[in-house]
Amino acid sequence: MNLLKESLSQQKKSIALLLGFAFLLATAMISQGAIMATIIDGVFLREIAFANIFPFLLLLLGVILIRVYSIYASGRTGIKMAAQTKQDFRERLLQKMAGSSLHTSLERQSGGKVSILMDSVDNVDHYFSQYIPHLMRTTLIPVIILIVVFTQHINSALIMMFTAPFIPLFMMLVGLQTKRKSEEQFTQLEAFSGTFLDSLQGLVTLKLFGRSKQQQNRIEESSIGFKNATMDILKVAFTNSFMLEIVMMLSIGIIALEIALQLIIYESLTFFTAFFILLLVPDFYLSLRDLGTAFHNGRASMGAAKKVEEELANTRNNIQWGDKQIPGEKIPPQIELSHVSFQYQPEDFALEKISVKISPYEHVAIVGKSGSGKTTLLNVLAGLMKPMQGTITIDGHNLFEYQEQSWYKHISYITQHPYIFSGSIGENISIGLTDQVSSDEVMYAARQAGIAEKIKSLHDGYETIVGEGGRGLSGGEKQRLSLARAFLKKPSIILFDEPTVGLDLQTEDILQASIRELGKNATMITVAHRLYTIQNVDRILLLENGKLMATGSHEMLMTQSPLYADMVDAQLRRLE
Ligand SMILES: Nc1ncnc2c1ncn2[C@@H]1O[C@H](COP(=O)(O)OP(=O)(O)OP(=O)(O)O)[C@@H](O)[C@H]1O
Repeated sequence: MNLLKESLSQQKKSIALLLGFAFLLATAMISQGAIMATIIDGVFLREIAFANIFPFLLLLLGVILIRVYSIYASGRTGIKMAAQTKQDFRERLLQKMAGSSLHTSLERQSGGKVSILMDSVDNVDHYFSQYIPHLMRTTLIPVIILIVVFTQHINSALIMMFTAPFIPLFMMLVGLQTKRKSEEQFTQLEAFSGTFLDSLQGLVTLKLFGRSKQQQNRIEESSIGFKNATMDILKVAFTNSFMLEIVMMLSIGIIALEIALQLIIYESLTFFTAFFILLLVPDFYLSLRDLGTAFHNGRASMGAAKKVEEELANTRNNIQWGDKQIPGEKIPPQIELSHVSFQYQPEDFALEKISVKISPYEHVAIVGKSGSGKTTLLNVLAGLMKPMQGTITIDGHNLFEYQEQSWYKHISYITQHPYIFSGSIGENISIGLTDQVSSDEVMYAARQAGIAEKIKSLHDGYETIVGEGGRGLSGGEKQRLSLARAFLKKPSIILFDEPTVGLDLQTEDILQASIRELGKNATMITVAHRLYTIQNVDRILLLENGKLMATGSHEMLMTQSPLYADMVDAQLRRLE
């Protein structure tokens, strides 16, 4: 079932309400026509006194109010349905994105994904706020009006029956094009947003390489593509409205002519009947024409919904977590990797059959040349990417049998480029903690991470706004902020991806001292680039081309692994 139909089937109560309001509207329309015809007939032909007409005027006012209310209530119900659906789509998209494996979530441009989450979902609105309420009205109002006209004058009803199908016919012919064109439009918008955000993020690099002009041209081409797609849709929309308007005017004209002939020449109609029919006919065609316009918008929404559907359907590499809890929140569990293999793409780099046991409180370093798979292994260990083969067990159970939250409560992962959210420094340190933390605890964590002095020197201290749109932080400061998060969280497992970029010796000393402190009560797994920082770890895992070449202590590897000894020698020579 497609997404829109699925949402409709979940909102049966609202559909019933829409049908109810449509019925009320039809009744109000017919009553309004009958009362107006009675008043005009009474005043001009029968010359009834105003006092006798007055109750009809009051009745007319009441019916008009009911008519207005049913249109308002039907619109409101549609808007509520749209809001509910958009919320549901966004929740599902976010859940899907959060459940994706890290490498899958890095695929495609961020701008394109934002465009699906924002623009495509927003464009689903018209389907529920306009198309469905109009569809409900059109299923009732023209039918009821036609029945009433049949009871008054068969010829007029037959003309209405004959001309009415032209409106849905045009609607369908044009609507089929609209859906395809709207899908095209959203693809163009996705590409445009992607290129735009990509260029914005890489503005400095583009400037440094003198590529600003070329990128400007790319954005221009992309924006022209989007503009053309939008213009195509507008052309279809205008043609649609024009054709519907012509069919409607012609039909009303034919009926008016036929009624005039019957009334004046053949005198086979009373004034009341003729006027009553003339009042009902525009409502009949207007409701069909409105459905035509709403149908056009509805088809555009279907194009947008298809984009959302495609995004949701792409569940490749999604990670399914279980519902087990890891017992003992602050006690490190036993970690075991058994024949773990992972590959980003077929025929590409592969982590191959890694088997290793990591005991509680053990300090392990992963080393290897650049591109040997250290960060990949750490990401797989963190549960951010699911192994293609083999298992990771935590205290004897498969990692993915546990609840996601239960696992992430245990770990802190200090990546090479920690993400600093837009917000205050204090908020950034306490991020991810469900319990309230005091400012003293935040400050203590900052002191332990060696960043307290720096924060104090800032104008607004812990209230300083950092991250996107805020004050910038250096690479070392970001890592220390990330360490402060870990000190506050007190995890039982610490994953640390040492920075590859050279930090000054003082910053590096602060980081190392903090990491050592943090690791006193936890299992620690470090991706190490500076081999002199890991000589005291319990075990070193040496990776080469995604394979585990050797494991052991520093001394052991120095004697048993020529590859490791060469790497250490090369670094020592460089230091000297
Ligand atoms: N998202 C990705 N998609 C495809 N391939 C990737 C992706 N991320 C990394 N790789 C590839 O996987 C291989 C291992 O990368 P990884 O980052 O694990 O190496 P590393 O040992 O940590 O390197 P470094 O020491 O330079 O940080 C590399 O060849 C890299 O190009």
